Amino acid sequence: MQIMHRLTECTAKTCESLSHDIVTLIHSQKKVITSCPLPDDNGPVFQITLLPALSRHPLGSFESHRGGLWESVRHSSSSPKVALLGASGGIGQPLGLLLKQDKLIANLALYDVVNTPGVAADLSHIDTNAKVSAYTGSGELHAAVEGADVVVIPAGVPRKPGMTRDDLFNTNAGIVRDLVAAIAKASPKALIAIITNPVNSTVPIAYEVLKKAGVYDKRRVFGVTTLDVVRAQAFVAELKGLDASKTTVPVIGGHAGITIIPLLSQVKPATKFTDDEIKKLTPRIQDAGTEVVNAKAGAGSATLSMALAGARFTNALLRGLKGENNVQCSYVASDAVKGVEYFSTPVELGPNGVEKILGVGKVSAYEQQLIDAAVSELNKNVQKGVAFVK
Ligand SMILES: NC(=O)c1ccc[n+]([C@@H]2O[C@H](COP(=O)([O-])OP(=O)(O)OC[C@H]3O[C@@H](n4cnc5c(N)ncnc54)[C@H](O)[C@@H]3O)[C@@H](O)[C@H]2O)c1
Ligand SMILES: O=C(O)C[C@H](O)C(=O)O
Repeated sequence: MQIMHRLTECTAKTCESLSHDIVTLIHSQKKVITSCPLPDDNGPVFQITLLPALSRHPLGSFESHRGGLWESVRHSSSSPKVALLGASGGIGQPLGLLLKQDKLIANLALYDVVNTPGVAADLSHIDTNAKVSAYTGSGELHAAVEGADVVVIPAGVPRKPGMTRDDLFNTNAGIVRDLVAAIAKASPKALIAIITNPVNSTVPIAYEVLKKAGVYDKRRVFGVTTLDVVRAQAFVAELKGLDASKTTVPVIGGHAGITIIPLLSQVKPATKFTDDEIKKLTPRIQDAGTEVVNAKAGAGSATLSMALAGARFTNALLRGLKGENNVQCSYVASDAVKGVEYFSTPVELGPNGVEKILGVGKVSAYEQQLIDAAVSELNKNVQKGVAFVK
């Protein structure tokens, strides 16, 4: 049986990835199907060849329900699935709460090694449309991430006072490696947003795991640095008496100490800072995580502001998948700065994840010094992550 379906609302690029999603999903249901995009003058057309095994399946009736086909077999943009790994934790719980309220999410899969059923039962009583499901322990990890459009990872231990983020490496590197290995098998096309510290190293770890599994796509892995942006915007708005919700501050580099580089020269609305203000505000933004760790005095690190930042970034990824391209700062594989392979800059998000790396833009001499100082530190963090997987 052959079916031709025209998707006039999609770009050819989107449709290429849709076709892959269809193949993956049908295979996961143990049915046999092949699909290939067939370019055509009036828009992309897919030819889907159903082998006999599938013609007995309820989907076999889709010749007369072609619109329904896309609804029933594809997650992206029609019924997006987000998997949250580390869902019972300090970040995981409030992040789950915010994701449950995101209208773009149809399925919210909560995974952790403990306590997921309780968190899921609680969230499932909220009268929003996202369907919540719970998965506990490594035996249920595959099912949790299978078919996910976006996987968000806050699994792992947080800092205590006196620790650096790099001190978390020994515990968290293995957690991220194992979670990403499962994603590589169950949902290789998912966008992966990594919150787990040390982000400067866990992102390269994720890339290396995907490479090893043969499903590497540098557009699909993100270090979540949104909290640095959120903080910078809060602090600048407070200092200058601006409306925080309308203030934008790019923060580039990485997510630890001197690698966090707020670009105060690029604040919008355009804002002037004295040298003294810049020299106080920059380290305040760089050390804001430590400020929270110290204030929590052993009870962990930022969770509530991070949940907000994580939800904002997840929503941006989902909008991108729908074709609503938008710009966010994120730590990704990047050639934006010479001499280092991973760097956070504003990136354009779209149907494939990173559509375009927008680079650092015009920076001040002071900011250039910060960039130069960050490169060698970042390289150490990246090498440590790469060596861990190799
Ligand atoms: N990127 C950022 O801006 C940012 C901000 C804040 C915190 N963080 C980091 O996020 C991580 C989580 O912080 P938290 O405060 O939520 O910690 P937490 O200890 O409160 O929660 C972590 C959760 O991860 C779970 N977990 C542990 N191993 C797991 C595994 N193998 N699979 C699935 N889940 C697992 C734990 O059971 C726990 O529920 C830390 O590494 C922290 O440093 C990053
Ligand atoms: O500071 C931490 O350890 C957590 C996080 O990276 C943060 O910036 O708040």
